Amino acid sequence: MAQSSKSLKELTFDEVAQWIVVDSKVYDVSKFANLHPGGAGVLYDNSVAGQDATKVFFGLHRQEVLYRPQYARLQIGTIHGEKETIKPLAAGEVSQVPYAEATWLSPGYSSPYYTDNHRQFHKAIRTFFMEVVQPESARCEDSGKKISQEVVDKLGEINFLAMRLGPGKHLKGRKLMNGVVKAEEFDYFHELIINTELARFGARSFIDGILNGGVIGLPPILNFGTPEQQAKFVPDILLGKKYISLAITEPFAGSDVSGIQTTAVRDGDYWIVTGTKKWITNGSFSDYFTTLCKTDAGFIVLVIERTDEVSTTPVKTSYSATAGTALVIFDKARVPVANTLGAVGKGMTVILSNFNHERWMITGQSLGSQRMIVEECLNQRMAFGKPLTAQAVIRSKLAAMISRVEAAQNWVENITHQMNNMSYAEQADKLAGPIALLKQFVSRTSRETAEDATQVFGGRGITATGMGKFVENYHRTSPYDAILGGVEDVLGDLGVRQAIRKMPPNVRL
Ligand code: HEM
Repeated sequence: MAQSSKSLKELTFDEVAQWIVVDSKVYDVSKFANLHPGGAGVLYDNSVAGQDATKVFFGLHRQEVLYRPQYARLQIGTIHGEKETIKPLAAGEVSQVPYAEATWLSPGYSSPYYTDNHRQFHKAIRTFFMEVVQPESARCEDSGKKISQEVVDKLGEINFLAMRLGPGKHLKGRKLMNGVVKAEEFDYFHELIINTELARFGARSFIDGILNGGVIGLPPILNFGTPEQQAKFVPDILLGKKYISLAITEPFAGSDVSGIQTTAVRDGDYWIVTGTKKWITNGSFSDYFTTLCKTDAGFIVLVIERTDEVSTTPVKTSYSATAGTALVIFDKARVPVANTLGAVGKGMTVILSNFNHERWMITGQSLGSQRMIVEECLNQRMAFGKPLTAQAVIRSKLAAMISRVEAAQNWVENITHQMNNMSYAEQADKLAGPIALLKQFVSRTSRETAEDATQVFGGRGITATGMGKFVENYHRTSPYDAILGGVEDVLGDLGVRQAIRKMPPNVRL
């Protein structure tokens, strides 16, 4: 029979091979192929085009790729009789990957520390973070922008910053996490949950950008401020209407706090402050600076408001500018004497009493990051035709990573339990040494795990997008945990010196 005159479309093999299947979902990649970051050719390969490409897809992409709107709309159907099997975690859900969660969150395990309320709180905060904060964290970590006021306002509604300051009077009358936990029941385990959950963003700079300045800059006002000072500064800062940071370190003095050179000279009802502070987290956008200065009569801490005599410039560090790390210059700043925290000459006490909480907070975040990285590494790609975990050398790295994170978890929880059972003064006396040693341990193991994870991920571990993006972020930024709040070696030494000081005189071998 003669062919009909109707002109038939002439197709190339490339055009025919334009559908692929990933986890039972059929995608038409014809219009996308030339835009595909991995190139068009791979999509037309015989093993991919018109085939089930699930295995190869998940070996090369994170699951989230399929949920991005621009790619989700490439889906044109599903395979008859088959169902999607690989699903992202629903908001608030816990991971089923072994060791991806602490034992207290893993089905069938128990813990002496956590109550039902901690579990409810965990679910609520994880849901809130995933729904409200996670998209912002990805945006800010890339762009270096300050976290938006819209999200900060939402954080204010759940009393995020107030909770990050730990249990205490400042929580009274506040509705915490939409009422999931009562102010008087909030304890350090609730706070630990917030800190470890923050780490799941996999965006280290954002974790500091999300009001960390307040976590370390506000306690001196809460613990040493007069009622007038508290009424003036605290409410707006807790709601995120004003920002504060802690200004101690200088180009001249880091962990050696007593070496600072910023001076405050009395002039009637004012202090005239001159000096430079460096590496001030959130400094770029802070309205207030809780600042350690030197006077003739010893150290003092002042709350310095941003005025024309106070300037900030960003410090370009190895993480993104979303943390707002700044150089802060006080050029004869006039600070009302009414802004002095505690007694003149007792500034070091104000600052030192703050360090335990800050260091403990860092251990929680560092611990959460380690765990997230263990999950990334256990859930790994194919290499040499087998899952990477078929290689003994990879399993040995995983064994080390798991042991480190579990050891860190147990030590952090033990210290948190002690904090729950000690007054602030007892914590300062009994826990300064142990917390210093804990921080040294957690940040050191963190960096060992970052190194191992980078080896497991290979080239992807040094690529800021795609499969290895969390490992890359972690490898680049885990040293922050070893530096901020006191460098690792100094803390190790502090822990041992504290132990030696407490050695009873009447014991001998
Ligand atoms: C619906 C289907 C697909 C979509 C939406 C998609 C999307 C993407 C995206 C967004 C990237 C950039 C890296 C990332 O963000 O992860 C990428 C990279 C890549 N894709 Fe695809 N892809 C698809 C299917 C495939 C398939 C079936 C293959 C099979 C070989 C493939 C091979 C690659 C390769 C080799 C890269 C580069 C990976 C790298 O740089 O490490 N893609 N793809």
